[in-house]
Amino acid sequence: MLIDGFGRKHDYLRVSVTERCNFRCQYCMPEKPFSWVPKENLLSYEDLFKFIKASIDEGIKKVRITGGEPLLREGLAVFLKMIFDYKNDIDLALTTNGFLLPKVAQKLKDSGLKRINISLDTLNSATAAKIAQKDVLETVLKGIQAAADAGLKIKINCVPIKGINDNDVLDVLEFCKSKGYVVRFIEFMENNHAKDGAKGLNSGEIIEIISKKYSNLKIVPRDTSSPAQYYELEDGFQFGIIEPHKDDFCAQCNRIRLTAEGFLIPCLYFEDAMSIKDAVQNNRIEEAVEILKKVLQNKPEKNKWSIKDDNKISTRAFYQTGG
Ligand SMILES: Nc1nc2c(ncn2[C@@H]2O[C@H](COP(=O)(O)OP(=O)(O)OP(=O)(O)O)[C@@H](O)[C@H]2O)c(=O)[nH]1
Ligand SMILES: C[S@@+](CC[C@H](N)C(=O)[O-])C[C@H]1O[C@@H](n2cnc3c(N)ncnc32)[C@H](O)[C@@H]1O
Ligand code: SF4
Ligand code: SF4
Repeated sequence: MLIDGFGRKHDYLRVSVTERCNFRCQYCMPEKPFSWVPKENLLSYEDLFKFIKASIDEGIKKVRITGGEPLLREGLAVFLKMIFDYKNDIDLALTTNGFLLPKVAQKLKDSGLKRINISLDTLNSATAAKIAQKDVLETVLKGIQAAADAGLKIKINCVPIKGINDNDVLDVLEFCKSKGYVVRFIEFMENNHAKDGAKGLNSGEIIEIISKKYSNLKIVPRDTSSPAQYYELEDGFQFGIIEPHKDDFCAQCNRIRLTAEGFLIPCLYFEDAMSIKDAVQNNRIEEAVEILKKVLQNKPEKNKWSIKDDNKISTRAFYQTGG
């Protein structure tokens, strides 16, 4: 079993397979890069798989593939199949912007993918184009439908940003309600890669918007394995809010992150990281597991998003860490 220095059990591994992306979301990577990590510096699927296997043996029960945009990396379906074939009862999930899903949703499902979380910040094309800096909405909606048609369990992620898509919260909720998708609104997590001056709605503001139409929201008892607090409408539909600015948000953290370059990252807020690249590339898997345990031993207790100090902003990039 994987336990960190604060006694938190870790059974959830998030693997970023690429930092590259076909969107430039304002809250994530608004500026055109600069330069990508050269492909030859990335861990191969075979090397990522060696580590995933070892971490499953150590107690990981859920593996989520993310990025950047994970569907940009060739051969992803084969990689998923490798994981599925190793342990078919693993909770195998993917987080994507949905743009490439129309062509590959069925193939992903056939490869063992069980669940898919798709980002959808608005149902207005112009707003979507403003956020992603590309005309994306129509294709993303087709992608969501393709995932549903393939029989994947769908969750929608929406990051409401003030002055951009704060008026879209209800639309996104209604869309998900009509389709039967789970939806979570995520508080924008300030970091110095996001657009200067971007401000997210906090959970109170999100609830205020939803309450204008749906009163008597019921708080659903917290599932400690999920980062979201769920609320229930009178008709039974539930939506979640991920509120990392709350002081106790990290108390149940169960996740560890692996980047495409082979860095293990204990927390989404901090720069701390240790590389397993050399160990896995040279088949020293026990050493990679030792590194994993060391990273967990030194994992911080909580993030600093709850501390309101604009001078102290996280430097960790979501697109590299995988969110
Ligand atoms: N601060 C923080 N944010 C998180 C954490 N886990 C998820 N989030 C936020 O929620 C976003 C969406 O997460 P997903 O990739 O959909 O994964 P998930 O929330 O674990 O999904 P489920 O397995 O369906 O519960 C992430 O990109 C982050 O913005 C976490 O451990 N810490
Ligand atoms: C980094 S993306 C990677 C996967 C995929 N490209 C996508 O957008 O779903 C994972 C999640 O992080 C969220 N995200 C990115 N930057 C964020 C930020 N600054 N604050 C909160 N959530 C953020 C996105 O909305 C997305 O749901
Ligand atoms: S949130 Fe996802 S889709 Fe948007 S820029 Fe970041 S990695 Fe790309
Ligand atoms: S902010 Fe860090 S410690 Fe808190 S839940 Fe997220 S990854 Fe875990």
